[in-house]
Amino acid sequence: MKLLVKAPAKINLSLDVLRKRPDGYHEVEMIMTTIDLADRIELALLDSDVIKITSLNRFVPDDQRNLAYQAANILKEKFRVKKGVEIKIEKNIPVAAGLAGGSSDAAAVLRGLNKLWGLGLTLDELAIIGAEIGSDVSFCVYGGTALATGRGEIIKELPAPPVCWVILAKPFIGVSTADIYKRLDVETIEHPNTEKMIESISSKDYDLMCECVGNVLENVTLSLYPEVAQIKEQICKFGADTVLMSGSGPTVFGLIQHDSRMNRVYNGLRGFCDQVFAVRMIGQRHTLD
Ligand SMILES: C[C@](O)(CO)[C@H](O)COP(=O)(O)OP(=O)(O)OC[C@H]1O[C@@H](n2ccc(N)nc2=O)[C@H](O)[C@@H]1O
Ligand SMILES: Nc1ncnc2c1ncn2[C@@H]1O[C@H](COP(=O)(O)OP(=O)(O)OP(=O)(O)O)[C@@H](O)[C@H]1O
Repeated sequence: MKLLVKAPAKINLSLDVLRKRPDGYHEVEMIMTTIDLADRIELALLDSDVIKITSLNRFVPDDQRNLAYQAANILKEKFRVKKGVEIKIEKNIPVAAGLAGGSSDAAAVLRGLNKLWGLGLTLDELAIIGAEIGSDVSFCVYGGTALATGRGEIIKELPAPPVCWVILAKPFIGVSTADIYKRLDVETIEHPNTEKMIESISSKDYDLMCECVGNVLENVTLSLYPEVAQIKEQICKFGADTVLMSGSGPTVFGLIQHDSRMNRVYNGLRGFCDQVFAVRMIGQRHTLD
């Protein structure tokens, strides 16, 4: 038996850090939303009791380091599943990009195996299990748009943001999330206005949403990688309404409302950066069908 599951990427429309916690993580306040750039995960039941990962992308680990493997393993151990599974990952989301590609693959495996192995868990139960794999996994279990607090695992659903284009550009570098958080000086942060961002989303006020975007990790990554600042500048120059780095980077996204301007920014960036995507935000949460 086989099942195909989509694993969409996320962007952080806003990312604030409130304090460093005694456990080494940071207390965050983030507005996250899924976009229609997605990995495709094929799950196939195996007779033998193993978890097998395959992917054509050479940057994706094919063993227990893969978050999709960890998702299958955690369900197997918790619910004493004796069957095996082959997980084929068609990687469309750039790796180590600040787009939660690995976390979304893990979340897709949780949703898919819940169905394939007949576990009968709710999205809330899968999100709690997801938090054991990584801070972004709980959000990716639900998808849609949400306020994420705690270390990122406490999720409150928000309405879909106003409709617009999201242009993503990823420079040819990978960034370590742990390294960026470690270098952040929490005392000198200029905090984004999360409340106002929520208000802009709820009232579908596109201009206000553009004003409210902010990411406190951006300056840390920009100071380490000048190419990220250059791409930000280019996206602004080509005419995006607002530009921000996603997560710990290095991917930068621009928001654009009008189709003609989207084409101009997209074509301009293509000549400048090898990984460029023009996508929409996905308003809806995932459902368990
Ligand atoms: C940057 C974001 O992607 C924004 O959505 C997330 O905050 C990071 O989520 P993630 O990659 O799933 O993070 P994890 O795999 O849980 O943690 C990786 C490392 O990032 C740091 N980390 C992560 C989340 C958090 N709230 N505080 C942290 O300090 C920790 O050093 C941790 O060891
Ligand atoms: N399924 C997976 N897909 C991609 N990378 C994975 C996967 N599983 C584990 N990894 C490892 O995780 C690292 C980070 O990759 P990922 O694409 O998830 O980063 P990211 O988008 O920056 O994540 P986040 O935004 O949650 O911080 C990679 O370098 C890779 O070694």
